[in-house]
Amino acid sequence: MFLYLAAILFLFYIWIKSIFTYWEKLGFPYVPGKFPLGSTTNVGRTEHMSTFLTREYNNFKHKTPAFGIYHMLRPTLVLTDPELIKEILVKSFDNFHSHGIAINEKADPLNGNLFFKSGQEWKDLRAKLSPTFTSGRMKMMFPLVSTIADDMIEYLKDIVEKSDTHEMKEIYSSFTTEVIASVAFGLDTKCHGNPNNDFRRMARSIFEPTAMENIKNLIIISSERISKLFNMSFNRQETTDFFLRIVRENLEYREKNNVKRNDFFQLLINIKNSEIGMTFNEIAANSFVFFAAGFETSSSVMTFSTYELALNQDIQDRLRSEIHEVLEKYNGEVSYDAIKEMKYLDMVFKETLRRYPALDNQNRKSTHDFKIPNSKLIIPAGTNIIIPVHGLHNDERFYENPEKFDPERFSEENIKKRPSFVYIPFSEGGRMCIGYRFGTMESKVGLIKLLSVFRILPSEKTSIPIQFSPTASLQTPLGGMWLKLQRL
Ligand code: HEM
Repeated sequence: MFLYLAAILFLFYIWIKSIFTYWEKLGFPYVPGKFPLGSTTNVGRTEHMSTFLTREYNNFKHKTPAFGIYHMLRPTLVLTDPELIKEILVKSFDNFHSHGIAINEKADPLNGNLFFKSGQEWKDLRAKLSPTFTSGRMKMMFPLVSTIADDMIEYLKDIVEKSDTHEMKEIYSSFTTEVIASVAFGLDTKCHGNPNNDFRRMARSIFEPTAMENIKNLIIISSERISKLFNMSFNRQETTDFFLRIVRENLEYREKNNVKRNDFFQLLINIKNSEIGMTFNEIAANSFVFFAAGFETSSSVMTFSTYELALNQDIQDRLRSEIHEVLEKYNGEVSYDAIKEMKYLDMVFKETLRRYPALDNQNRKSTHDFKIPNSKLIIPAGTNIIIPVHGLHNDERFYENPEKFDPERFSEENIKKRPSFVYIPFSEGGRMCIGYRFGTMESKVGLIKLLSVFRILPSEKTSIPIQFSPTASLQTPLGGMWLKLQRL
């Protein structure tokens, strides 16, 4: 018995040793790691993943185009060189097209979505869905978004009467949840002042995992084998059941009553009824991914932009003047074309995504071995890769005084002065965000309507500088975003 135990322990030791010597053997500089949390010991406990990655990116960026970390038990390569990032996102896209997330559609049909798929299945799905996101389609959906933004303003007018300071992240998340629930599921949800609304609860279950769920998610990311063996999925069963039910009911309702609407859901039904075809599970999985990928990213831009506008009143004044000037030309009406004319708004939007990229890191996985140009380093097939976008966007090599919020960085002239691939908030190449037009449109509509009615100010509860919640999936201000609103 003792011998068996000793043999098991010995094999376990050999296995662990082989994992944590991986980068040394390949000759990459690396952040050492230990069982069981690897190099990411404090991630999800005392620091957010982006804090860890940005610190290590800064430690390594002058020394190497890429360095290794141990993301729990998974050796992962982190890139520091924009030329290599370009190579991986665009030039050698075929080799690096996968996000490298093990998906298990049996455990959860919602996993069969565009973000998780890879290979030919991803290519086919992307081709089916791309026509859904053209500027023509955005224009078509604009009135839905605009009406929901008006509802947010009416709600704010009401609550500002009682108190001028509010946790704005919940308000923006309610707005973007209502928008996505409307366009991706055709549902009219009332989230403002109703944080326990089903959609808000489901949204939180995706982006605010419990400590145990964080561990489960790290295991899914770290080990394809373990996650398949135990049939693990990111979503709670309740979340999966909710979305499958909503899609089924909605599909039946529209088909039975011949109801048509200008939204993403209708476009998916049109694909289903065309020669191209789309299964029920595909409709459900992709409505779900539009929801999951769409609401928190857009509300993040609104959260961080209004934080910076509160701290930088001169920028807020200039932006408000531009909004007034352009809207005067359009008889006061916020329209798709009016927004296109707001150049300063675009600069503020871009600077927000530089300073606080909604997806602070992007993931890829290699299919074949790849030699890093001008070096002896080889990325083996099957390597998981992270592009540390927050580190890259806040790198003083490309952005002088990176902590300063300065929309001028995005004047046409200043953009031209920077190297390419140092600004990638929506990624680049074949896997670039399919919903970037929609995310941009809804965040801008929300901001325009807000700034037309309120001045935004910091409050006693605003935490300066921002600290990120260690447990949230995306960069989220710890304790929320408390700002003061003053009627103009
Ligand atoms: C400001 C808002 C948004 C930001 C900053 C953003 C950012 C991103 C980024 C960086 C990626 C690429 C991730 C990677 O390759 O690792 C991505 C992918 C994706 N985004 Fe967005 N996104 C936003 C809004 C939206 C919206 C509104 C939708 C849908 C309605 C959406 C749907 C998707 C989907 C489906 C993918 C996966 C595409 C694929 O793998 O082919 N996003 N997004």
